[in-house]
Amino acid sequence: MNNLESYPPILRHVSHPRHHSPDGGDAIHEEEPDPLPVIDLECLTHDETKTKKAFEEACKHWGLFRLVNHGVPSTLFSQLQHQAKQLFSLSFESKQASCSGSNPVTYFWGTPALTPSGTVLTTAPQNINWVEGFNMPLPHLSQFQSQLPQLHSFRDSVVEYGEHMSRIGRRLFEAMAKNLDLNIEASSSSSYVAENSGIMRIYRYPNCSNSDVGLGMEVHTDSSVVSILSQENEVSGLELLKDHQWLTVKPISNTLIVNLGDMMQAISDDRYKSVTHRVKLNSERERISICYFVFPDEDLQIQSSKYKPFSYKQFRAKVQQDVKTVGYKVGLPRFQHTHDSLN
Ligand SMILES: O=C(O)CCC(=O)C(=O)O
Ligand SMILES: [Fe+2]
Repeated sequence: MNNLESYPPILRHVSHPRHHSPDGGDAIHEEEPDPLPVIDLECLTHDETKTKKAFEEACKHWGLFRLVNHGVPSTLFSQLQHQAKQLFSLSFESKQASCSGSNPVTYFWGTPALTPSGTVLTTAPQNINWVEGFNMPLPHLSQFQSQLPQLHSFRDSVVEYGEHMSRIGRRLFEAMAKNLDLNIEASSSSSYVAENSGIMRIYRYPNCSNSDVGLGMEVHTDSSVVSILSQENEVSGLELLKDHQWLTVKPISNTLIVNLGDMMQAISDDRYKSVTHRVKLNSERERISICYFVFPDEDLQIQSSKYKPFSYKQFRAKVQQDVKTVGYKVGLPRFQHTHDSLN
């Protein structure tokens, strides 16, 4: 099958048959210096002073860092990327059919804005995101059966990968809570990084040489506590906003990208930053990324001096309402004390 036919019809305007350029398209050259903070998870776990400091700086001033020494086997990354590629290369119709009905795994395209059950929230056509993806809520994943063998084997790898992700999410949150002196008891720390609400998303972005068509994913902040991303080697696309400038998050094999989300910004009383980011289309190569989102228990009250108390459930409902009515996510400003008029 032609690769173009594997894309949802609406995305076919920009997608082109994959062709390799010798330098990997918009890939960043190895010799270019990488400004992103790098955090070693083992050193962080052992409370090493230098790493603790670097971690605090990264959370405060970047809201995003590269994570190394994270314990995820490199074979698992390549297996996931390979299986994701195979899954996406199936026909649009079979992907759509495999995830219909009451299935916990949903297939979406054109927008990453979904309801909790995975239904696409309608957005104005000008807001199209040039992306297709699968939404996989981890707690229900092991019971998920699919007629598509590609989806089935991918599911098994995602379950294994998900265990690493929740371990990493927990460790990162513990380190942040410690740095922030949050005084969260061990028993309630699990409600800030609730395993039963972890979501995995895999995305495919078509390649497009015309930068006027728009973005793979619009400018946004994540609603999560933290998000942990693995991106395909050599194919760049993700950018973060730092000091009013867009910086490319260079893909480096076997490293993870962690970004802080809105929940963490609120929990930290705005001391930490939910980073603004976007995804640009690569001019030469389609791009696959795998993202794990850590959320709090949906009813946990987030208390802070900067915002009215709210639960993640209330936050999510507000975001969904805004996407439907205003056309975009307003996010944390909705809950600021000073923004009563917005509510
Ligand atoms: O695909 C990526 O690199 C980033 C995806 C993202 O920002 C998101 O899912 O919130
Ligand atoms: Fe994001």
